[in-house]
Amino acid sequence: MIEVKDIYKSFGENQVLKGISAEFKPGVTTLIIGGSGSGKTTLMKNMVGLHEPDSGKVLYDGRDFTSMNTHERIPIRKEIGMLFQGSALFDSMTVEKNIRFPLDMFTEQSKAEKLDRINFVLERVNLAGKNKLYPTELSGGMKKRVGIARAIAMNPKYLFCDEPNSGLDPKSSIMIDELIKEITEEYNITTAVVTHDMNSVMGIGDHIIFLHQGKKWWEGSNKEITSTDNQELNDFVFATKLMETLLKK
Ligand SMILES: Nc1ncnc2c1ncn2[C@@H]1O[C@H](COP(=O)(O)OP(=O)(O)OP(=O)(O)O)[C@@H](O)[C@H]1O
Repeated sequence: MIEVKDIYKSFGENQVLKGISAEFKPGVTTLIIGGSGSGKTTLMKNMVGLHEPDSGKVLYDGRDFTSMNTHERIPIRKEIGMLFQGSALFDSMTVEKNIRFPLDMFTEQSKAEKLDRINFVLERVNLAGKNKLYPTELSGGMKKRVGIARAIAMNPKYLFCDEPNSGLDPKSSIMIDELIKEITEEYNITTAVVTHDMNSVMGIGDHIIFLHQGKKWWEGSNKEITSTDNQELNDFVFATKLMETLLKK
């Protein structure tokens, strides 16, 4: 479990996170939603150490990550998989080399062991045999799947995904969502997903955290989200759906 405890974060005068507390449980995909600029990505960056909170703590299964120095954080970092916006694959490397990258960085595995792991994760994301292709030869959805394969290559306990559906058509989006949810449940991963996408919310939102004005404004499941009387959340859900409908026309 990841526990976020009373996190505050400002950039100059701009107070972005104003006392956020939340729990992220193993085997559950927790979605972080909210309007543009509400602090979703900032929260995630504070959780993984890409930003340091001004105050508050992040605990990984009871281990106080925030108080650790860079060296002390290494064991936890090895347990974290990340899927960034736009997949962030290295274009000059084949699919296989992209996935091997964290294994080279963080493990002492033999070449054969690494190849076994690469083939295993490629198969898991339905890309068996695509080892020698370059990212430029893949569709957007395939790139995301390679990104997921790389994120799970290290067998992570914690998985962070920032807008995993950005730039994908609806069908590919659903595939990526389902893959993230399946992997989370299969390997009991503690997964946090930042998303704008109401389809994702309805599809995989077992647990949803809604940020508004720097605070955790609402928390619940996708079943509860449709019947909430929280005005700001209703505005967000309605605006997103309306936008989608308008964009499709
Ligand atoms: N490194 C930074 N330096 C200064 N300001 C920042 C930095 N990162 C984020 N901000 C500010 O913090 C606020 C929240 O940004 P953040 O990216 O967390 O929002 P978000 O909810 O993820 O938005 P979006 O949905 O548009 O991606 C914004 O006002 C942004 O300008």
